[in-house]
Amino acid sequence: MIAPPACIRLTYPATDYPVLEIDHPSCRARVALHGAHVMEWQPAGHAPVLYCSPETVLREGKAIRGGIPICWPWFNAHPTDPSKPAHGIARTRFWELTDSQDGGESVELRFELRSDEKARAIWDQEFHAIVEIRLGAELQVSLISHNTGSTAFRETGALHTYLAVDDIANVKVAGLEGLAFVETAGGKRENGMQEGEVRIEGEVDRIYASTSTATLRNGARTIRVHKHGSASTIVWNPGPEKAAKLGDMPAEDFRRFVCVETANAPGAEITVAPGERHVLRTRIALG
Ligand SMILES: O=P(O)(O)OC[C@H]1O[C@@H](O)[C@H](O)[C@@H](O)[C@@H]1O
Repeated sequence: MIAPPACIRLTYPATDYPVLEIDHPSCRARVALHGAHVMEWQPAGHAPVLYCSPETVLREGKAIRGGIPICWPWFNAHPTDPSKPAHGIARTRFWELTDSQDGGESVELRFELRSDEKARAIWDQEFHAIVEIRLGAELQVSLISHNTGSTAFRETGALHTYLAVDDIANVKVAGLEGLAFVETAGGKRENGMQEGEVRIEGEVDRIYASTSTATLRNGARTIRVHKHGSASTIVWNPGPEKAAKLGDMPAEDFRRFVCVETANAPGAEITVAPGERHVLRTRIALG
């Protein structure tokens, strides 16, 4: 790879743990090679848009708490084997940075991960995964999963976006009205129908059947979560009790974010035939 542009600085906030710091006229951001993970993104003239826990653990194999974890090739628990890691393998591996560009209006990064012995031990499929990130006045993250094997695979997944808010009590999520959801908070499974905008009161862990944009309103701020290749939107907040048990986040910080995830949850599995690919994309925009 050619040397990164001047707006990108390679830092090591923990031993053997590289994080790109981006300082560009359009935005400031931090992106970890671990998980191809956008940790922070702050468009010029605005407060940070993503929440990232000040107590997150930066260590290979441990997912970053905040930003945009890439959950793939499965969302949440493995469909048949609960001993496998929650949310798949993508968020707990180091990815290779294969391109970085200053495109003038934005900064573009490309990361790649290919099936290897370590991945096959958990998911026995041949793949080439690419994450393309565009950071500017808007933030776009695309996960492209190629099937390089000779049999079809099935995947679920999520771009598990932690949106920063001033207080969860002041938050409404629009764009999900009239849609069916499954509430899975606390291990239950209850079907529901969304009436009006979503408000977060206690633990919320809902899978909505949705292919359209969700809009977060927080006081004067509006954040739009656009999506592509996604039939599910997850709205997650751990609430006070679960937050206190997470261990990598201050207990009170459940008030500081809501996750609005561009996803394909169980029930909306994607089949990727040999030689084919699936693109899961989110675009986060203010206003
Ligand atoms: O703690 P983790 O593994 O990052 O997962 C956080 C949450 O991620 C959400 O996407 C799930 O719907 C929740 O059930 C889960 O608790």
